[in-house]
Amino acid sequence: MSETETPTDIASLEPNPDVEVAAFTGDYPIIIKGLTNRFGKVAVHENLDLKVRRGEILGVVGGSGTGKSVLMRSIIGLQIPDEGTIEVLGHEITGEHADEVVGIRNRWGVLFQGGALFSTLTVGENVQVPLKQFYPELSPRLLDEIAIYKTILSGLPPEAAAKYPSELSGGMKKRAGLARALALDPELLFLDEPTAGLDPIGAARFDELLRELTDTLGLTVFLITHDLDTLHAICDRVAVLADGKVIAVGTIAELLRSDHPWIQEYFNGPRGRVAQAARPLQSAGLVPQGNAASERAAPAGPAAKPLDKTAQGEA
Ligand SMILES: Nc1ncnc2c1ncn2[C@@H]1O[C@H](COP(=O)(O)OP(=O)(O)OP(=O)(O)O)[C@@H](O)[C@H]1O
Repeated sequence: MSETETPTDIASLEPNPDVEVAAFTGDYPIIIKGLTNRFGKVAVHENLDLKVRRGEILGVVGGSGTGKSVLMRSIIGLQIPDEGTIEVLGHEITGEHADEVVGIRNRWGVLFQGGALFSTLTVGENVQVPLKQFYPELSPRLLDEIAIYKTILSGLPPEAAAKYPSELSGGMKKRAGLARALALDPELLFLDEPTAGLDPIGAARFDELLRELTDTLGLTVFLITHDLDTLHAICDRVAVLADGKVIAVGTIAELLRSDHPWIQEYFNGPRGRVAQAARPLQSAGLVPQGNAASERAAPAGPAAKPLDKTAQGEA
């Protein structure tokens, strides 16, 4: 398939002939084709396609149990799919080439739901775990310096590196988990509900940090979230999981043009409307800016490009 997109239109959406749509010409560090995952007789994913653009924050949404976490686990090699292919950073990591994942594991970082910090290690020691695993030759002094640097990068004070997870607030734990995910200077960052359980101010600050890190470090981010504010504030595009597939992917403006009932209920329901209404605050600089990359690539609003549906072109 050509790396230049030829989006597949949702049948119900009429493209605006007056708008010239700029095709995405970058590359895709994650390409999933025909993914099927079954647990017993139950198929969580069935013939799922998805392509993630380099440099974007892709929000991944869907009802509970639609397989968002299983999808993430499949991409990072923790879940062996029943069918389909997953290419990460140009490496096929599924099927007979499963060994490939070993060679690229140091090119991504993961923040699991809940942070998953080792409770018996300090924040700094947690950050050092992947460093020691992949670079055993690093001296203790250098390990300490890198751990403190990553701690600061994640918005924590340097002294937090000496603290144990039990001494941290929920928001600080998330940042500590982020520091560990960034330990190896990854190209890809996977986050599973990073703002869950944070108060709105803490969540907005985490969003802001994530957007800033993505732009300054050139990350590509796969972000599972239920947080509508996060989607509006920082996601370039959003992929919607339902019925075992990615049923749509696009900017929120593009998704809003879909007549799919779940998409309408999610983005146009009472909470969705509140999150949309907060957008003028972003323009005023009162809360983090988001969707910058996507707005550059494809203007939002009714004039936006047609929505990709099933990843025939790109999902
Ligand atoms: N190891 C497993 N064994 C059996 N079933 C599993 C396993 N892992 C996940 N599942 C099932 O797969 C489905 C999808 O789970 P997953 O955790 O990916 O959902 P999710 O979309 O992330 O949900 P939530 O938004 O509630 O976190 C669920 O029905 C879950 O019970």
